[in-house]
Amino acid sequence: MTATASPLRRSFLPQTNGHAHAHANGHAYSNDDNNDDHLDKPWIVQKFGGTSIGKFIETITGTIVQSYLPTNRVVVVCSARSSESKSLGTTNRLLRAAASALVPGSIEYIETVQEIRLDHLDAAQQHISDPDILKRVQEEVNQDCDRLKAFLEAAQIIDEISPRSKDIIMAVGEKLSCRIVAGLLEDRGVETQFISLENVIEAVFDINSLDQNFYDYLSRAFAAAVSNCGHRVPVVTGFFGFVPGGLLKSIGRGYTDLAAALIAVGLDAEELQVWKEVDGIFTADPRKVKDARLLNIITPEEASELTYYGSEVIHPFTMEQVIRAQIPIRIKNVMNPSGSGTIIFPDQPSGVCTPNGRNTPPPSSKVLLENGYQLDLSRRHPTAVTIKDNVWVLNIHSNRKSVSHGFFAQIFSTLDRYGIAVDLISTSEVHISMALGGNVNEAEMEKAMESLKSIGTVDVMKEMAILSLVGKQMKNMVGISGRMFSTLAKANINIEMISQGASEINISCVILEKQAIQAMNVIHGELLSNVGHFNEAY
Ligand SMILES: Nc1ncnc2c1ncn2[C@@H]1O[C@H](COP(=O)(O)OP(=O)(O)O)[C@@H](O)[C@H]1O
Ligand SMILES: N[C@@H](CC(=O)OP(=O)(O)O)C(=O)O
Repeated sequence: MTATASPLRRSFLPQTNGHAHAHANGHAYSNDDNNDDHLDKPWIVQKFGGTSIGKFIETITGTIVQSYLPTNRVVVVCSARSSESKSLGTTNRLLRAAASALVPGSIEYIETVQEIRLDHLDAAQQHISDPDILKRVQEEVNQDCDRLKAFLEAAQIIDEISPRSKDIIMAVGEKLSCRIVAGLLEDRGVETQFISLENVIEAVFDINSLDQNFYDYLSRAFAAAVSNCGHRVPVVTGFFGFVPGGLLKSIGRGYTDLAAALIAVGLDAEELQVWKEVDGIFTADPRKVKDARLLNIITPEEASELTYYGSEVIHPFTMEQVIRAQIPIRIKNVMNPSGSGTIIFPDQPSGVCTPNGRNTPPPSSKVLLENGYQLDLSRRHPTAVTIKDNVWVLNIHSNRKSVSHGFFAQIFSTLDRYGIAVDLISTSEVHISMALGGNVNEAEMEKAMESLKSIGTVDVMKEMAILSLVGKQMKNMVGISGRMFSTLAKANINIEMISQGASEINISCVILEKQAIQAMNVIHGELLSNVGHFNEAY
């Protein structure tokens, strides 16, 4: 790509309102063959989630993608379409269809495929006006759905769906979504190229070695698939495969963020944009704290902690990949394209080169400030507060028949055997409390508890939440935990467990889930709503 002379990549500069409305007059930008300069422009990778594609496809194809074409080569990465919510979206429907195909005699999956087909045909009909483009998209949708139906019928006959087969089924969601998005862009005068990453992984990897080499291989393979599009805008499936063990098991839902990140790394893009239905990352979940403020810049470490502890704005594996390559991630809102969003940018060099060998130093805080991004490193304050619901606390008290090191070893090997992940931990020599986050598998948990009873007394508390205060500037900040816990005490919020120290930028505690929103609000009110006032006290 063309390197920029300035310490800031170009699109890192705040965008003006005019940017997103550059084509508000309805004239599409033409990326035609004569426009050779287009190939020298830096890449921007834009990822669109399923609900954004379901609800805001007009804005995405009519405004957002086109507004960047005068200055950038754009890659569009799509998740499967969700016309209402993710739970009712195409990926969930596909997973239901796969399950129903395994029920002997069931025809539910045939109805599900038909629903998916009609949903996409309706979207095409509604938004594409050119009859030839519409016809082509309709044919593509019908073909993909016919193949899916035949595949599920075959699976029902052989009564088996392997991880590989599940991937083939799930991949249809992203393919259909890309067909529609590419069709709409073509309809608006933008030439596109549909790219499926479904079969892009040719090398053989072992499920136990999905390490950085694997990700580096993926970013090279994705970039190779994308970079041959010439002047056309690649519209790429967020689904990629074949990942050993299956994408769902190895990466999990929300995999499109990671696909987009790896494409950005492979292309050495100027920026990765993750388009959502929220303005960016806030000081707290804006649906739960009305005074939450939009953060215009945040470090990757903070973004990772927030993502892991409940504010799942992007897939957890995404950050590490782009940050290693020093590529900024910008979170932007499809409902407010001219907003500047939140930029996730490292405040110190990673020391790691990109697969292409570059290691651009990040901008200094002075340069950031000059460009309107207030990552003021001289002030000490927390950055955001987050809650993770649906947490269980597991307490084990040793029966003293084993010494301490054996006690811990047995506990962790048991949890590992049943695939139970631990979020927070607090220990003494004979007692251990663990917060188990997210979606605890009850059946596996029962088995693990049975097994743990041989080493001590075990009890479990459900309906708990982890409350975390996150901030890079909190490091060595005397009194901050005291202030956090006294604020909770004043609000009569009982603290079940405390954890500080594992990560210097996160202080977490476990509280009752029913008090979580109240707790987040009091902490926000006291420690985050007025940062200036807070700093005076320190
Ligand atoms: N600190 C935070 N900043 C922004 N959003 C947050 C935060 N914590 C939780 N959220 C929630 O994360 C969601 C992410 O945006 P959205 O695009 O709506 O989600 P999804 O990707 O699940 O469709 C928002 O609905 C928002 O309420
Ligand atoms: N469609 C996939 C992949 C994805 O990334 O979705 P989204 O970007 O809409 O969260 C899923 O539902 O998990």
